[in-house]
Order: sequence, then C-alpha cells, then structure tokens
Amino acid sequence: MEQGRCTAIVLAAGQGKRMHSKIQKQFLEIGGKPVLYYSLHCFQESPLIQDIILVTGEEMISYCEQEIVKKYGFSKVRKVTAGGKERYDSVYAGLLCCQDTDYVYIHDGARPFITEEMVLRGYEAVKRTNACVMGMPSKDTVKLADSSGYIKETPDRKIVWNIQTPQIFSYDLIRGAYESIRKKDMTGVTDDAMVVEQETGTKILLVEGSYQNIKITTPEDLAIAEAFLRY
Ligand SMILES: Nc1ccn([C@@H]2O[C@H](COP(=O)(O)OP(=O)(O)OP(=O)(O)O)[C@@H](O)[C@H]2O)c(=O)n1
Ligand SMILES: C[C@](O)(CO)[C@H](O)COP(=O)(O)O
Repeated sequence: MEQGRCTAIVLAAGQGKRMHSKIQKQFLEIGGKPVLYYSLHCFQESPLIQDIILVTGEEMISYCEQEIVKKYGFSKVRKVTAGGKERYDSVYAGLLCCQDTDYVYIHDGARPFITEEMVLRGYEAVKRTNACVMGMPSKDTVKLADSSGYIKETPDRKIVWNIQTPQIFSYDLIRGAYESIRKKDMTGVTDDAMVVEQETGTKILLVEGSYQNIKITTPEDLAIAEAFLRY
C-alpha cells in the first residue's frame, strides 16, 4: 500500500495565560526538557511523519530554532513560523507552510504525551475517512448549563468524548475549510474539527487517544506530567 505523505503542525504560539507563569508553558521543563520537546520527539521518531512545521510566537522563533530544533536534532522540522493571536490563526499559519503533503496532524505543543501508537492509529483512520480527531470517552458525568448557571441538560455519558489532539485531516480538506471559515467570524472556534464540521459537513471519526494525553494548561498539570514521566 502506498504511504501518503504526512506533515505534523505543532502549535506553540500560545501565551499560556492559565498557567500564570513568566515562561510560556510550552517552554517550561518537565523531566528536564521543555514540554514542547516531547511531541516534537514523537513526530521525529515516527516513520509515518515526513515533515514538521513548528508554529511559535514571532519573538520565540530564533529560540526554537537554536534551543529546541538544533539542540535536540529535530531534522524533520522544515520551518519554524510565526503564529497568530488565536489558536486558529496559528493553525492557518502552519497550513500555509505545508508543502506537497497528503495528510496533516495538527497537534498542541502543550500535549507532551502523544505516542507513536497514536500517530499510527490516526494514520489508519485518516486514510479511511479523511478526517479524524483523537479523544477519550468522558469519565465524568457532563452537564450542559444555562446562562444562569443551572443545569439545563445531562447528555448520555456513553456518547460524550473529551477531545484531544492530534486532529488529522487530508490536507486539501482542512486547507479548504480554513480558507472558507476565515472569511467569517471565527469567535468560539476552539478546535480544527469544528472548522471542518461547519464548513464542509464531512463526518469526522473519533479515534481513541489516551487518558495520559493531557493538555498542560494549569499549574497542577505540571505535577501530573512529572508523575506520568516517572510512571
Ligand atoms: N494563538 C495561539 C494559541 C494557542 N496556541 C497553541 O495551541 C495549543 C492549545 O492552546 P491552549 O492550551 O489554550 O494554550 P494557550 O492559548 O497558550 O493557553 P491559555 O488559553 O491559558 O492562554 C497550545 O499548544 C498553544 O501553544 C497557538 O499556537 N497559538
Ligand atoms: C484543540 C483542543 O486541544 C482540543 O481539546 C482544545 O480545544 C484547545 O483549546 P484551548 O482553548 O486552546 O485550550
């Protein structure tokens, strides 16, 4: 079977406001290495990934080139590019840098626990469907709230998933969806699946990620991440 060409877009242009740290969370160290190192390492090692685009803040480009890409030998990184104000702006900047690719893995650099097995599961799914996202069934009961903070609805937990990254699409599909949605108001768009759902109506497959694939968001996540690294 012919292998499609895959590019990973790794997002590291966020401010990390919920971390309340002077250093942006993707550059904080866990296990003696920056959070961002771990997902880049996974994509570097995966034989399914040919190219990596790293998206970061304009002011961090040279730091990333020297202290991350060069230092750790991430030879698949083709470009370190500037992101934008919102996550979706950074994704779009990454999409513009992709060259000759069939599939893209869009991944939060703040999720260090992606594994090569997940990359493979995603590849098998995207080859069949053109669009899939990683996530895990919710362990908690989920409530929808009304605008006054009262419970409005309790969805059946069996069909509730917590969504993660990578989110994986055929390049033409995700590029077209982003081109189309960018002409409109993107307020409230928090992941890439939403862009494809809204703009194309394509059915998107949910693929199991892992319960360890957390997004480092608030300070206690760093302690959890350290524990996972010792696990
Ligand atoms: N303008 C942005 C915003 C987010 N991200 C990236 O998208 C991922 C998920 O975003 P999130 O966890 O929300 O990161 P921040 O926006 O940095 O966090 P916060 O909302 O607490 O400021 C992170 O890897 C982050 O670096 C990005 O590349 N560009
Ligand atoms: C894409 C994402 O990681 C899926 O859970 C999440 O939606 C990113 O949201 P954030 O507001 O940028 O944390």
